[in-house]
Amino acid sequence: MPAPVVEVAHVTRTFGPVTALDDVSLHVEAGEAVGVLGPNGAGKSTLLSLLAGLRRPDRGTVRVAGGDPREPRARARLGVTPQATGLPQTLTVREVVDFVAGHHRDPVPRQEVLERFGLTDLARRQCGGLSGGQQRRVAVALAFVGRPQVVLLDEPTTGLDVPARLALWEAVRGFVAGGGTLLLTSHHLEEVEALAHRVLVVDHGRVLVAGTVEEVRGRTDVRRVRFRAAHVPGDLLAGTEVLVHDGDRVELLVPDADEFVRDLVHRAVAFRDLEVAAASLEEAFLALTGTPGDRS
Ligand SMILES: Nc1ncnc2c1ncn2[C@@H]1O[C@H](COP(=O)(O)OP(=O)(O)OP(=O)(O)O)[C@@H](O)[C@H]1O
Repeated sequence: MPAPVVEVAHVTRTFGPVTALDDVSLHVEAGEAVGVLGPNGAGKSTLLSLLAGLRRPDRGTVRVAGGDPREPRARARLGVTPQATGLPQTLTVREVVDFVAGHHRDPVPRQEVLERFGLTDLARRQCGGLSGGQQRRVAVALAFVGRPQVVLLDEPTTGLDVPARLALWEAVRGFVAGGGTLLLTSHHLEEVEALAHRVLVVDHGRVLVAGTVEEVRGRTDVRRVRFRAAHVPGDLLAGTEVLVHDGDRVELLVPDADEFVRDLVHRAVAFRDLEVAAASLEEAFLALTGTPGDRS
């Protein structure tokens, strides 16, 4: 079996009293795309910064493309787009692409990069004059200039409109289809579904769920049920996540809304104003973790 291109083994990283990563392990093979999902502060960016060689783990080991990502040989095989990107404001898009290309032995030709990421029309514009979404597209494109073996994208499509997001997904898919290895973080399961084969759900620095996209989709497939009822038998609430139970107002996350509503009817609960809706991913995290998704 080929050696994994990304190897994270029992990694722990703390920042003072905060344990950002707690005994995390992950192997990614060539041509594989893995999405890291989790609420704010879960540890996603910390994981990517260790893989990018920007930080060192307190415990455990990190290897990328056969080496320590803090060493230049492994770093040369890496393309990275961090969450916050500061492009040189006075350089044009083509100048920035050329600047990055100048650091690599065999870069992708400028025109090809610009076309692949839909940046041809922006080539002569100064980065400082681009919209936030346009700057984001440039920043993501730069990760691919050096023909990397591994690309790390931290929330790549934050702030992009739908067409820009779809175009970027297409370009990233092309990289993976060509044998590239991708690790991306996201808050959106649909983005991970669009790009990744496997998913890691992290929270409080720990891996809660790891599996294929379908497996994780199954575990996060909860429904939000809202109704009014003067009394609900306590055992009906077991196995649900109670969001609101205030007077006659009840709001729950349930794994199977059909079954839950059938139970309400069977037990002759006098409910009214029933609403069933798909839960957001943050709510699905809540059902998985028992803690609010967004703690930022
Ligand atoms: N340089 C730092 N100094 C102190 N604490 C840090 C530092 N970097 C990260 N942390 C803390 O580590 C935890 C994990 O942060 P991290 O940025 O990895 O989360 P995240 O999952 O990427 O969140 P988000 O979705 O908001 O980007 C958080 O509690 C954060 O406050």
